[in-house]
Amino acid sequence: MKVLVINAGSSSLKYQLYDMTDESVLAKGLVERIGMDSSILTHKPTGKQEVTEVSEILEHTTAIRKVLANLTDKEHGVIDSISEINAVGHRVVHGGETFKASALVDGAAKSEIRRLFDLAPLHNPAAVMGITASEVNMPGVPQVVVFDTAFHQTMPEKAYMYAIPRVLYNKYKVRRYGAHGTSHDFVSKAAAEYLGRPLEDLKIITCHIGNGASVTAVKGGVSVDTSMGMTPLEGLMMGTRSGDIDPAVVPYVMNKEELTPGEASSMLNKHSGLLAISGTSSDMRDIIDGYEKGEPNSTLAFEMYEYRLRKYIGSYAAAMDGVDVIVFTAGVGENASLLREKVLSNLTFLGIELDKEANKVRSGDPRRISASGSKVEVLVVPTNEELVIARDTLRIVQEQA
Ligand SMILES: Nc1ncnc2c1ncn2[C@@H]1O[C@H](COP(=O)(O)OP(=O)(O)O)[C@@H](O)[C@H]1O
Ligand SMILES: CC(=O)OP(=O)(O)O
Ligand SMILES: [Mg+2]
Repeated sequence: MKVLVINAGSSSLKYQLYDMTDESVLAKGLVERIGMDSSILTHKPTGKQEVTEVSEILEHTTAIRKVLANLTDKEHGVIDSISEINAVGHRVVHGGETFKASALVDGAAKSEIRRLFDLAPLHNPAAVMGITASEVNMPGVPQVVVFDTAFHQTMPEKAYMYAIPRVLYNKYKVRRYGAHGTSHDFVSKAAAEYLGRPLEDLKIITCHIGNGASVTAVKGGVSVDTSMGMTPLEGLMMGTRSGDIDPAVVPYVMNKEELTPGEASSMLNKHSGLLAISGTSSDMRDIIDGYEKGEPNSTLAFEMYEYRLRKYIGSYAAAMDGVDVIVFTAGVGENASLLREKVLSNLTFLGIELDKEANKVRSGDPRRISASGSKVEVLVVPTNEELVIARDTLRIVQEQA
């Protein structure tokens, strides 16, 4: 059984082809800068030479076509024909209240995901493009959708309701949903396993810090609160997203600058965060570079990012009346040792002691970065959203058979 996993992000598309007989990855890759001047496709076939292709890829349909061409290529391909792909699993950010678990794609599922476009304008449209392109290129192959929001459906009402007129929830389902659930679920389980302790007994704070970023309070294995809200805009400061902001700022600026709702949304989602404060980049590598050189705008961006993340960790320790484990994951969380060091060295009131040397180690495996006397275990756990999606896809397709 071969499963192709597609993670269609706002301007990128990641893919992995799994052989599920042993969960081995046959090939993986990434299409970056979709819709920008020159897109980059990086294809990594296991055991073969990596290839990079620069071309103009304006939307996700073309991206998938190029991915399939690479997977079946005579030289750097890993399968002879597309027909070897038995199922496709898609990451979908927003499942609303409808999807509490992964689901098989059919007409009804697709139109429900479309109905949820407003709730995840940067992400759900890309997912539907991925699904449609897969249907066109791989007709008859079953497809499964795995939702970022599903894991957070356990949040209690007091965590997911906004203090605004209830009619808005009743009419439009305006509430908090969270995101990155597949990752928070995976790394919290992996952390318990690494520590050899029962998940049911643990209070874990998982920090998924990538381009999009969110923090989750996981108590006894379930999400009890998370920093993203109705859309992936709430919470932490991110690469290009503002995170938490006084809602009064929005109508004020819309009025002053004569912005449409779409323009206001674009300002907060695409032109804010690290990019806005640094004035140069949304990429944490560039921000750290600037910070280390003492460049003032990057320094402010880094300090705001760190401060806001630290405040969320503190508030989730309060939400759970304690914390046993803190987990860092995703692009920034797994790699930015300086950010981890700054966050953790300012959380000593929680009894956290950092092992500075362990924090500098680079590895693809879960690892402990807290010192032996630390009251809270701090781990770096590489996330693997794709593996979770492949497993769910296999299970759901087999249940149908
Ligand atoms: N070595 C590194 N140091 C600091 N940040 C890094 C490093 N490598 C990657 N990143 C950050 O990780 C981010 C991407 O994370 P990722 O989890 O892949 O995001 P997404 O899934 O949202 O595209 C990049 O924007 C970059 O800022
Ligand atoms: C939901 C979200 O923010 O996703 P990503 O981090 O992939 O942008
Ligand atoms: Mg991601």
